[in-house]
Amino acid sequence: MYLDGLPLHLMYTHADVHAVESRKRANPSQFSRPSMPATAPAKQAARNFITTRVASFFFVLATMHNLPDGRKINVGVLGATGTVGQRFILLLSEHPYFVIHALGASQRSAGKPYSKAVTWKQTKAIPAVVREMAINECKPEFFAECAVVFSGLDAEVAGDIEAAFRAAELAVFSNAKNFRRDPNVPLIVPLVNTSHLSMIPQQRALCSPPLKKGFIVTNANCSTTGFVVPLAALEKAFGPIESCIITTMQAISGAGYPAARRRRWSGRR
Ligand SMILES: NC(=O)C1=CN([C@@H]2O[C@H](COP(=O)(O)OP(=O)(O)OC[C@H]3O[C@@H](n4cnc5c(N)ncnc54)[C@H](OP(=O)(O)O)[C@@H]3O)[C@@H](O)[C@H]2O)C=CC1
Ligand SMILES: N[C@@H](CC(=O)OP(=O)(O)O)C(=O)O
Repeated sequence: MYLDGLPLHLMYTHADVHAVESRKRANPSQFSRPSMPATAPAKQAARNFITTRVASFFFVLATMHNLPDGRKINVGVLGATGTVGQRFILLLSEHPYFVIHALGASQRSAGKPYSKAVTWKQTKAIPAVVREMAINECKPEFFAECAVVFSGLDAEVAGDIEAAFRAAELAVFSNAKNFRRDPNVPLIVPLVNTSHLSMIPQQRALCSPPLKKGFIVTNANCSTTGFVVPLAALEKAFGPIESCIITTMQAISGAGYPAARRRRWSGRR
């Protein structure tokens, strides 16, 4: 997939994906579509796919092949203090192609060093690269030197902010729901529909004024991603799935992380 002359690759952070791909290359017959009833190796292959976990909320853009040695891509994180933003920071800080260049959050956090503004919830420590980095307001001018911006913004504000970043010719990869139903915005499930990235030129052309570089790509809801990846693998191996019953229990209380924290503090589980 090429965009602006650069090869785009979706990178998955979980090594299992690569392990499955290696097994597939080493023994393609095990992964070919079986005649029914399925053979034992084919069933095992499907099980392998199911157990393949993907870092479901994280998809990244890399320009791997054209990078001269040592050059890295500047990226920004919007909603950097939030739960999703923290995961972006952990993953990006360890990524070979990216360097975290700018952080954005609300006015409440802007101006503070990251470590002072964030309520860090991860088991790993705050990466050194962001610890003292000052947080900006989520305005495009503070991210002008970023080639890509990853958004973990609260959905209450993500729509307007991400649109403003796109209008400022920035590439936005969003975890928020706001643009998922926009017919011109790719809604990507890793391993399943990366071909939908080809609609980006159309998205740019339809913006007013038309854009040269800016675009938005979204990912699906985390539970959707988690079950679409194995379902797509099963379809590929065995043919169309007629029906599927799925129950997700998201945000059962609706009270979010603060409620979980209160329960921990009060000793209740
Ligand atoms: N696709 C998926 O799989 C998933 C998607 N999500 C989505 O990701 C988003 C983030 O979720 P989560 O990390 O749990 O949320 P949090 O509440 O933990 O974080 C929200 C972030 O948005 C920032 N923010 C809030 N208001 C503003 C504002 N007015 N201007 C600029 N920044 C603001 C906060 O900054 P501050 O700290 O300064 O207030 C914080 O950094 C949500 O849209 C959620 O629905 C979540 C999980 C999975
Ligand atoms: N509700 C999801 C997180 C989320 O906010 O999803 P969405 O981006 O679709 O609102 C969860 O339970 O983790």
